[in-house]
Amino acid sequence: MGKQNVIVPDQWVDSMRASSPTHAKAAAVLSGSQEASHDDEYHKWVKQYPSALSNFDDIFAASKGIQIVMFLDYDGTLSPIVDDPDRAFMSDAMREVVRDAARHFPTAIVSGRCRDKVFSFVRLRELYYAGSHGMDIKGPSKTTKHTKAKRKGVLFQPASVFLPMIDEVYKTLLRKTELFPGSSVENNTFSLSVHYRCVDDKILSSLFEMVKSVLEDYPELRRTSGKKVLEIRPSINWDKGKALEFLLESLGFGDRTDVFPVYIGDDCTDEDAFKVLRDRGQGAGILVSDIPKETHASYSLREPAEVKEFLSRLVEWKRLPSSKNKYKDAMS
Ligand SMILES: O=P(O)(O)OC[C@H]1O[C@H](O[C@H]2O[C@H](CO)[C@@H](O)[C@H](O)[C@H]2O)[C@H](O)[C@@H](O)[C@@H]1O
Repeated sequence: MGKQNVIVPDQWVDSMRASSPTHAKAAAVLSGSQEASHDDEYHKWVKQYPSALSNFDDIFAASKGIQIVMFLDYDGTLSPIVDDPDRAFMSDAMREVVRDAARHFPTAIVSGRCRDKVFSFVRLRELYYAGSHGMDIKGPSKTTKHTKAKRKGVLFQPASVFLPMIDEVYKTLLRKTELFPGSSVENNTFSLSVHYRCVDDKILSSLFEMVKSVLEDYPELRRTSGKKVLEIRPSINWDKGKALEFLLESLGFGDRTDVFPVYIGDDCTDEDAFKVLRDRGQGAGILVSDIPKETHASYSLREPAEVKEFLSRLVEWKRLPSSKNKYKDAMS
């Protein structure tokens, strides 16, 4: 705790614009040749981060004899990105396939959202939930073959001491964002999101400048960025990667080599989890993106519809009788 924020507004604007898929796409459709060059770039990129669907067998060939554990981000992964954060619903078909996956593998949702909010979208009691970028972790409220009674309830809240501060900053930002049409502040309990998807480009710099000046009074908080959102959170050494490690530990797989964690996410904050998997040399990180991006993930999927297809293929593959599945015998 206590690292000073060093934030330069111009850099904010650049990084915010870079993290905006709509800007990237809009630029790419300006002309036919630009569109073609966007496709070329994507094809080059996807060779480096191959499709998790086209490489499905290869991914799971590497998981011989070990337990798969699923980690799923929410926005942009299970639900498409929409203008109104309160209406980022997942489809019933997606819910069904996540439910099926959780029957076979321990499954966790790891989100920047407040835990209750993401639960209200997903509505599956058999899952683990790590809300507020992993700072609020709770076990399943429904027992499955993967859960043990003692793992129910809240498991970990490393940022509780920051609650009054986060609430104070929320109230300040709520008041100050009124001057910026299209902006909104979302209270994610242990973190805040300042949304600017619907803010006119002309006033973006002043919005970022306003947030920066509010944060100057709170050196204990830091800013990260997502898709057209500024995220404000405690400067503690905790993120989605740490949450992934914590959950593996809780499930009894902390030091084990016979586990294959699969993490699927679309945003900058998911990179911490991809990096953990790379550093452990375990499992597969899958980035959801239809534009080239630097990432610690190993594979890619273009959009939530492909995530659904991937999950449903995983469930089907798990259900296949061993005789029809060349890798199945070796799997848990
Ligand atoms: O970790 P995640 O589950 O991906 O949450 C990250 C942020 O997601 C939400 O914002 C994003 O999705 C919205 C709905 O599609 C969209 O309007 C917004 O522009 C995106 O940034 C959520 O509202 C944030 O609080 C999360 O931090």
